[in-house]
Amino acid sequence: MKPQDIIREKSSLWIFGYGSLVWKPDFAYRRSKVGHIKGYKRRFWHGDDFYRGDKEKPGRVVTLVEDEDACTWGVAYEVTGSQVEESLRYLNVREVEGGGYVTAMVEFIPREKGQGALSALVYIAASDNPIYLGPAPDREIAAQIAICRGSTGHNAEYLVRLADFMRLCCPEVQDEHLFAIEAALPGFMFPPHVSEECRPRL
Ligand SMILES: N[C@@H](CCC(=O)N[C@@H](CS)C(=O)NCC(=O)O)C(=O)O
Repeated sequence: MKPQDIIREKSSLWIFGYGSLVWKPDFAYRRSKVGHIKGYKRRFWHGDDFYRGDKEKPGRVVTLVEDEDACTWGVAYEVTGSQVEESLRYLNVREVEGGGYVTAMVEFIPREKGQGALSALVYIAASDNPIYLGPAPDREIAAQIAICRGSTGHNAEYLVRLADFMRLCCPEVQDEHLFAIEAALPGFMFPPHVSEECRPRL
């Protein structure tokens, strides 16, 4: 049975977001907590030929890759009552049908002291996914993001909003992969003669 089948009848569910879900959940929830999950690293290794790219130029979005020494920070959202069914229905369209992600259950550790671990549903794009792109040098990933746009906007916005979330909500966390790609982005988006202050805020 898939996790969402097991949990449909639950009155309360936690959903962990680590990509666009941290800044654009777009479903109703009761409360949210910043925290992390262990055993996974976040990587821009998944393709996106709809939201942040197209069939000719697929964008790059994040997924989780198993790594026992790693952890990934994000936001867990608690949905209760009718929100459970509504959020699962919405995320099934956005994440599974639209994005090629599949569901799994993980242990979420809230940052607040004294808060116990919580079981949470997460959406992960596995390497056998048809639009999985896999590893690439940070500069190559930045170059690809710089030229991609899809139905919900530029791929660069997806990257910068995730980096902004980490700076604002997890300032103590050093996500080298994320910040290295963000640092390389301007070199591919703005010609050298475009001064810093003239560059649009995505
Ligand atoms: N499952 C991850 C990634 C979610 C994600 O970025 N999904 C894409 C679908 S490929 C999305 O919803 N994009 C909407 C957008 O970029 O505006 C999360 O928990 O945040």
